[in-house]
Amino acid sequence: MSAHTLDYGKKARQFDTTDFQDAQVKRIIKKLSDIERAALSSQELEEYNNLLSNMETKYSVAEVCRANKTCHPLDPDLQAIMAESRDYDELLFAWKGWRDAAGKVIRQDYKRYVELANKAATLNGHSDNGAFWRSLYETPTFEQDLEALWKELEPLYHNVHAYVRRALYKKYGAERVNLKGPIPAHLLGNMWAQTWSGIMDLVIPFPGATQVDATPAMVAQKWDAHRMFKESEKFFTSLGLMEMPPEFWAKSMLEKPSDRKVVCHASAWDFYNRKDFRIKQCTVITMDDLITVHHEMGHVQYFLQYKDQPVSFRDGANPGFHEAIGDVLALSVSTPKHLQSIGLNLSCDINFLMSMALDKIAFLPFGYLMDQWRWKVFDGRIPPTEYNKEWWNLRMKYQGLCPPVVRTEEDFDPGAKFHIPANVPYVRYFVSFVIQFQFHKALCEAARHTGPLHTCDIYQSKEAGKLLGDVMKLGFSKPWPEAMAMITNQTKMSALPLMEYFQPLITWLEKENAKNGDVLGWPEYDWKPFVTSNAESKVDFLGMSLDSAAAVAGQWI
Ligand SMILES: CC(=O)N[C@@H](CC(=O)O)C(=O)NC[C@H](CC1(C(=O)N[C@@H](Cc2ccc(O)cc2)C(=O)O)CCCC1)C(=O)O
Ligand SMILES: [Zn+2]
Repeated sequence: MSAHTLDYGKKARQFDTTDFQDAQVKRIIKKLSDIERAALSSQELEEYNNLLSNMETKYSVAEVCRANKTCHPLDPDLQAIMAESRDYDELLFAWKGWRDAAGKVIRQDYKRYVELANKAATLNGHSDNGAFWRSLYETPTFEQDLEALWKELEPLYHNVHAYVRRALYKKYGAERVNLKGPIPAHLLGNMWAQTWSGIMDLVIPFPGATQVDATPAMVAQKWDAHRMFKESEKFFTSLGLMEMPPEFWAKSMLEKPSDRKVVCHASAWDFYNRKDFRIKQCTVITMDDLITVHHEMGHVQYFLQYKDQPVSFRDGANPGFHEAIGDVLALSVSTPKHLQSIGLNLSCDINFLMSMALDKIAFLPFGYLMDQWRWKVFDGRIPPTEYNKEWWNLRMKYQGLCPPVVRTEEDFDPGAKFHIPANVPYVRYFVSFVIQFQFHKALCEAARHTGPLHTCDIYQSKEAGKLLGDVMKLGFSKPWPEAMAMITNQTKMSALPLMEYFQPLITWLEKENAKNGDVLGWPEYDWKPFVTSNAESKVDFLGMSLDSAAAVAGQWI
């Protein structure tokens, strides 16, 4: 919140929106009147800002060290271990080490942050900070709508969960994976088990088919970060959308610098001067990061499209819209047909849909539970004494995961996920993962696509681009149901397009899971994986140089 906007905010608070007739003026007054943290006293505001910067700094400098003193940051080291290692104890080393280094250390800061965030929210007329966050959707039935969407999508998730659990059972054995229980949270190919494409090689339905991941082809063809961003820009302009301004290329940071520490978590920035827009990303040459490039470029395209709106309207129709734009284009880019057209060949249908499901379906329960936990923390249903217990209750209830080692209230596992210390709301991603398929279906119809939805590539469709561009130009100037209707001809969030997209895979999974006699869900919810007592020291041993390790091993054997 800039000082300039704050002045307007304070002025706006003097008015009551009923003082004005014009709907747009009312909307601007209402948006400006919530001055968020600026409502705190200067002393409490300083404390709040210090808490936020302390938590973000602790997160960004955290690293995990081995017995032989080599230390690993999250990006790219620990992320690579979580995606590539197939060693149960090495994965545990990274998983537990990260939670000790990044989560545990911010527990006290977080407790105080909650108190001040709630105080700011109440000073702005909300019952608590969670109520303020939900108010951005301007939807009285928001929580019920989300629960209804989850109930429709839960069966898809249970089918993917059961199939993946069987693959992990084959890999890690019955001591570590119970076919009727929750899955240990460190085996899913990602530090938070939020997307599972890291373990595609363990679950691929038809291993014989060609490549499922375009990464090797990108590396073989010597793609670099700039090429990845240029490819993305080409997709946007092929739809008749806007190219990046020179300032973007001059001022963005597209690769991790070698000379200084930066917050590597990718982000897109609007400087609200109609000229300066940037992305900061520690890009690596992988298919995963090509998707992230499109995600960030989607934010910048939205900034560009609404740059002529008044400042109060330079925002997404709702936060989920802003998250969906880039992913909608990535749904087209990811298709085997499109990747072949840019020289990166890809595989058959079920393999392709499986790789998409490992990102899109696996993510849904995580995207939903993150703010369920925070809403309950903000409204007091989860007291500080139960932060971690309730976190794992939600991780079990929605994701069917369990911690690989005992967790206590000495730990603070939610703090090990960027958005928690960074004070960034998360349900926007759950909304995005639902509505991006609604947008995809509508844009594919505009592009006159025929055939299954998952094979649609809207590349070069000016009609599709116009639909999307006209909605982005609105920014936050109209309530999001109106924006939704402009694209999809109806005003609600719906799970149906997502379910239509994945239908061929779900049919295949239901047959496969039935053939394996697999249980859907995790009825043996209190099962625990076997923990080797010396897991930590054994894994440290993994980090030592071989000769000293041999000496240590000699003592054990
Ligand atoms: C100034 C500012 O903050 N700008 C905002 C944008 C804005 O509000 O204008 C911004 O840049 N936010 C950063 C954030 C980064 C990412 C993220 O955090 N993703 C989630 C969830 C997810 C997971 C898989 C997926 O495919 C898509 C999303 C996670 O990684 O958990 C990491 C890479 C992808 C998106 C983002 O771009 O949303
Ligand atoms: Zn985003």
